[in-house]
Amino acid sequence: METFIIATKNQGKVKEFRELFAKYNIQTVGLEELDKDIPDVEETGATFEENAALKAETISSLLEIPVLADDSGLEIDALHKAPGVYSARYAGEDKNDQRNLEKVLEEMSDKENRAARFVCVLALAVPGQETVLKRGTCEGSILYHSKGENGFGYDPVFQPQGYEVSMAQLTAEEKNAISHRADALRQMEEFIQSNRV
Ligand SMILES: O=c1[nH]c(=O)c2ncn([C@@H]3O[C@H](COP(=O)(O)OP(=O)(O)OP(=O)(O)O)[C@@H](O)[C@H]3O)c2[nH]1
Ligand SMILES: [Mg+2]
Repeated sequence: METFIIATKNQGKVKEFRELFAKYNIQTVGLEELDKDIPDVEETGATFEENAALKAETISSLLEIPVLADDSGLEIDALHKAPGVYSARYAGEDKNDQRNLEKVLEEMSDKENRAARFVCVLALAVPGQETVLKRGTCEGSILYHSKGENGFGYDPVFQPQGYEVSMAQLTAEEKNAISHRADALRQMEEFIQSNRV
């Protein structure tokens, strides 16, 4: 089976990419599964696009092969699109999903407008070629309490539009049918197919 490198150290993303790529018969490997010591890429960009490109291009140059990266996060309208690109570090540099989600619940406790969306920008960096960027979204709203155990990150406090349950109460299959990550990957499909390694 062919293998694609995903420039991520987030095990929640690694699991979802493994599931999403199965239908292409492509195996995906995250950075922590490689037999090499890969340094952390500093996410200094102001946009998802900049950070996704930074991660994909840095790791692609290092390994000299095509690499896909994902920069994603939660945009909440009542918080002027926060936490946005800071989603992983919202409650501090230690990247704690539980504390991040508690901070969102606290900031949102007095807000009437609950509208929010997950955003995922995928960057495909291929040596010698221009990086391809695709943005996927999943619209929804912020709950008042966490619900559910599946998924990762903010899934327990996010209710996708048209559902009465949180993203963390969906099965992996159900999340993968509607997620921001799946949306971005669908748009990236032709570029993935033409760079099979
Ligand atoms: O509930 C969620 N369901 C999702 O489907 C999802 N996708 C992203 N996120 C949040 O946004 C941050 C991304 O930050 P991010 O793109 O910098 O990733 P990261 O730092 O975790 O790993 P890496 O890929 O950079 O190595 C993550 O940590 C999560 O908090 C999600 N939350
Ligand atoms: Mg990150």
